[in-house]
Amino acid sequence: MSLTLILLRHGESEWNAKNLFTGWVDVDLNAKGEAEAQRGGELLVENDLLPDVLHTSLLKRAIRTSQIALQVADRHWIPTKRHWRLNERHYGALQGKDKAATLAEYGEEQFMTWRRSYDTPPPPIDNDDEFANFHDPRYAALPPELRPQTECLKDVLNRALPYWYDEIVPDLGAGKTVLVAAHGNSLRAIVKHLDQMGDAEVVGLNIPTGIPLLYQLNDDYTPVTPGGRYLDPAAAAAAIEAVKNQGKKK
Ligand SMILES: O=C(O)[C@@H](CO)OP(=O)(O)O
Repeated sequence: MSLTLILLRHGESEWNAKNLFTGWVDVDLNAKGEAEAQRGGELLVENDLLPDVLHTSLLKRAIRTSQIALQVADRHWIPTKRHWRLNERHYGALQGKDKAATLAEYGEEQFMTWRRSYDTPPPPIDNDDEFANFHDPRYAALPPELRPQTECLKDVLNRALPYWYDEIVPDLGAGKTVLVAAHGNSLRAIVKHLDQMGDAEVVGLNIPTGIPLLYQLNDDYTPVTPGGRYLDPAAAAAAIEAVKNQGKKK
């Protein structure tokens, strides 16, 4: 019998719509994002996928997306664990910056290196910057050296993996249907791990907002079907293109 994992990127946020680098900035969903979360919940119901346990980041766009989707599925009551290790990749000094303006200022190569390279982080953010997170009370219990000032995808994978093994794998192993509501880049890290993608291959991986991605896993936690399956493949394909081209729109 296979194990069931559902990955859900939050619906569109106010800053996704404005084309701003977001990272750890706690931006809310916009109306479109709420509708995407609603549709995500409907897709769960249509596919008879009723989560038994929820794991989310500490950011409200993921938390609210999961709440809306689970409400639709009448599973708002399931046990929930939240952790900073599922947060979006910290975007360093790019947080709050316009993607199109950044592309114009630094050029395509640098822009894409910062957005998608596996191991090159953006410049670090100053801890007193208006978009820094160092003094945020939700991270107060974290040792200062664990509070990032920037992260590349490799950093995200390294901080997400302990959570994957310590918290998510035991729930999967217990036969629970597990919903992970998180972010474009923290989910890219988890998918890279699941599908054993190479460092160069993951550069081309984009995750759309609000469309559940289903992985059936073998007993050894490898995917039955590499890449999993989006519950709305046509919408996912279109949305993946849109994510890829962010920055190019004016
Ligand atoms: O701004 C961000 O935090 C992320 C996700 O929205 O953007 P990108 O897709 O450019 O990595």
